[in-house]
Amino acid sequence: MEENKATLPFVIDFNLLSGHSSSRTTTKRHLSKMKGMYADDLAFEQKLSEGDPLLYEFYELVLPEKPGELLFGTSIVNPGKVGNEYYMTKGHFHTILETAEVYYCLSGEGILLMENPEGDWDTQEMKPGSAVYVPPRYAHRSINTGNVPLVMFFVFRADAGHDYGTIETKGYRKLVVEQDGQVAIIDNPKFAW
Ligand SMILES: O=P(O)(O)OC[C@H]1O[C@H](O)[C@H](O)[C@@H](O)[C@@H]1O
Ligand SMILES: [Fe+2]
Repeated sequence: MEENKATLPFVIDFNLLSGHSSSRTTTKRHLSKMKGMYADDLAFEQKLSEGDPLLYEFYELVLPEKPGELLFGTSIVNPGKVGNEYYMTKGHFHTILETAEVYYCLSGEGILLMENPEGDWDTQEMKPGSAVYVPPRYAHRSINTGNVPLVMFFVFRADAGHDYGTIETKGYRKLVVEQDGQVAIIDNPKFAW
């Protein structure tokens, strides 16, 4: 897209249940793209040796990444676990740290895990109809705790950018796992303080 060309109005469809759009293709993240992100490395390698399942996919619209524009789309996290840890997105800080984001759950169930560099963290439950506000400074990760795909619509400032490095090297302070058949939030033994 040319720098100084005004963005024109447009419409795009997203299916309420599947999250898919008939006119675009998704970016896909398979298990092999998540090396080191799950706490249980053995379970990770075991699962990978059996195949390379699709953990999640999302629509990224091509829009000018500049102030005033918004980026939006859907993300679809499949159900499943690596060891006892639920399938999840990598998660990221925004490169412009002071940039918020809104997630609206269309279908499925899950948790939005958030934490800021100061060490404050939070989890919010996602179920159809939940709109979660991710405040500025908070890294965010979507986790599917159910048996069907977790589908969410998101929107954020187009110039925010994605900072994956911090999460890839330090991890999150908390993990969302299944414990005795229940969803539990526990300390991440791998977190690099
Ligand atoms: O970027 P990831 O953490 O892998 O998650 C995938 C995608 O999920 C979200 O819904 C975000 O809002 C997107 O900006 C993001 O790229
Ligand atoms: Fe984001």
